[in-house]
Amino acid sequence: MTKKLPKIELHCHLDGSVRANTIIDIAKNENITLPSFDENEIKKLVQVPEDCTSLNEYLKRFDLPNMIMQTKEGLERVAFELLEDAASENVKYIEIRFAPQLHTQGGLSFKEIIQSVINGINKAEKIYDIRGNVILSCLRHMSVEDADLTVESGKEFLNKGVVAIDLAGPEEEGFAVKFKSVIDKARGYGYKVTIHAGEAASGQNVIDAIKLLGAQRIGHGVRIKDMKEAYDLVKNNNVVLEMCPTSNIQTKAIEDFKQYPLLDFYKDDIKVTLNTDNRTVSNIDLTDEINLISDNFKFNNKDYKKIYLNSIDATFADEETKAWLRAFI
Ligand SMILES: O=c1[nH]cnc2c1ncn2[C@@H]1O[C@H](CO)[C@@H](O)[C@H]1O
Ligand SMILES: [Zn+2]
Repeated sequence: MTKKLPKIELHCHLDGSVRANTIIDIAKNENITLPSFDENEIKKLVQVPEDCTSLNEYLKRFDLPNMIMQTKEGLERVAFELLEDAASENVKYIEIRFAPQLHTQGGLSFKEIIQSVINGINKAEKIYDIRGNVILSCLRHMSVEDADLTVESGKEFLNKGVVAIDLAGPEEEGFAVKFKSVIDKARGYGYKVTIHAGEAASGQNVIDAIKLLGAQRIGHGVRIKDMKEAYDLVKNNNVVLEMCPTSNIQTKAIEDFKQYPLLDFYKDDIKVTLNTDNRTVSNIDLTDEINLISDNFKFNNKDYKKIYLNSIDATFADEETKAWLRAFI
């Protein structure tokens, strides 16, 4: 049932959503040495363990997929396959995010990296009934210069595949100020802004992401439940939350799933959306996430429809695509 529902995904990392057998296949083609060439072993290495205690531990799972995302062919293939996987569960629109700076080991430029991912998306759009766009992630634990190069390199692709800028990686308290000038510049160029915040650190980071960086959407944001000022700012400014339940359980952003605040936020008219974060690392798809919420909370078809409509309004897509998405529900 759930699999057939039309879906929208606004928060999905490309490097966290690579098929295990594709990691093996590309490694074989490109003579890359892996710790194992057995699919189950690779899955164990890429998927987060059940006893994961933090976001930082979760983030260690990305090294392996990134080893095979260093050529044009590899990048195009993983982007194509992500749309193929999403289309198979009736995702109609997906915003894919990745950090270009993680893909330069084979000598590719940031522009070549971005173009390759867009090529993969375009190829899938021709075959499947799905559309996609790219969000460029800058890494918070790396330099401002890297972030600047990401913004500058993506500029020529704006509204031709690239729609927004993001900050991802480990979350320190007060990270926003370091990136203010580069995100301001990106906004000036026409990038939309979504920022990971309030996941492994406090609601103050959500306030900073909105006030200092101009974020229209927040990745996760669950910690606003513990900080009234952050909560009110999100609510009163219609800032969209890209919520990712399984990922939040795994990284311990939330201690007890019974307390997962998605439904509370939703009932209080906060603009929530439902996403996977990382399909392979978290070992889930969007169907699983919808089931997780509807199995554990009072959440019916009408609520799902509302979230789908929230997601349309929150996409960084053009008006024509938004109208196309409205016809599915
Ligand atoms: O939930 C998350 N919070 C913060 N950073 C993340 C999360 N998931 C993935 N990444 C980081 O984003 C990079 C680019 O896709 C990944 O390599 C990972 O380091
Ligand atoms: Zn994320």
